[in-house]
Amino acid sequence: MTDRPAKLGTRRSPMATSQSQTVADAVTARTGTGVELELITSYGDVTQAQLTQLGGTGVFVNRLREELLSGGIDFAVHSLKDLPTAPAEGLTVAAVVERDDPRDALCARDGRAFEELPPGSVVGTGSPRRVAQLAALRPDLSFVPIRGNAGTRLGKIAQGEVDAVVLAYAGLARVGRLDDVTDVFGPERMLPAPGQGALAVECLASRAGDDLAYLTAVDHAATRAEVTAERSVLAELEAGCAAPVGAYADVGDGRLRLRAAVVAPDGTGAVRRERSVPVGADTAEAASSLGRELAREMIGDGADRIVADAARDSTTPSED
Ligand SMILES: NCc1[nH]cc(CCC(=O)O)c1CC(=O)O
Repeated sequence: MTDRPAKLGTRRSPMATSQSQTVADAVTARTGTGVELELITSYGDVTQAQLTQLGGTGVFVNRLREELLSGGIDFAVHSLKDLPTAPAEGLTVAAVVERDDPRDALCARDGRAFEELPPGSVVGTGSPRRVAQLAALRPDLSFVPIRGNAGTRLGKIAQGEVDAVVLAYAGLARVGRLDDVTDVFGPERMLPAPGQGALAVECLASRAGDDLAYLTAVDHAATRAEVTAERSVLAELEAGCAAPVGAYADVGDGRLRLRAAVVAPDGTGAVRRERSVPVGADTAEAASSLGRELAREMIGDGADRIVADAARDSTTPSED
């Protein structure tokens, strides 16, 4: 057992450093282990190129993973929704931290709620999932892709570039911008991205059962089951993190309930499903099976064609 503080790798953005510090404090409070943040600059953080040219949100994750594999850091904190569903060789998610509010939030000019946006309002988001579901609710709205951290995106409202932006409630909370929220979308209006609001603590698989076993102290079983079910939908659909796929699972009354939707980018077509299973000893397996079986049902109703069409037609930069 070393006495040096553990090195927690984090991207430099205000949201990433805030959420990483929260995890660092929880690890210290629960295990007594000192933790220091190591700021890692990812290619996605420094370039203005659109994400599609960069290869999607993997650019935010990959630099941290390189540091884990090289031994530069002991563990990393990622927004779980940015993690590819495919496992990373040599790495493991040692903990899924208790989930923050997973909903999407609207930040609009003049304090307006979504239904109060004037006809033809311009909404800033680069997420096909958000565009598809909001276009289904309000076909009159225009959507424009925007990049940058929450502060940059919110600034585009005051600059008159957009009338509103859509961001994750959890991200806004972590950077202290909840006062900008003018509406919040419950699952009946918009399903969040799989894993949205949850944080993943990743480390070398070889160390997770050894000197980093203490990371399990910040693992939250219910959140892990929820995001496992949600991400299994994405995996079975063979859809990337930026596909027009929403999924939300919640544990309650002894059951794991999963809702999922695949919505055409223009909001004109959708496949939606819901199913729940009892939560028992084999929760991880039950959660994964739940997601995969629901996705297979959706594929039978054409969900894979919507995903494939969206991937083929995606000309705008896409990140969720
Ligand atoms: N790809 C950007 C990203 N990755 C995770 C979050 C939100 C915070 C979270 O889900 O943990 C965001 C910003 C957003 O969607 O508004």
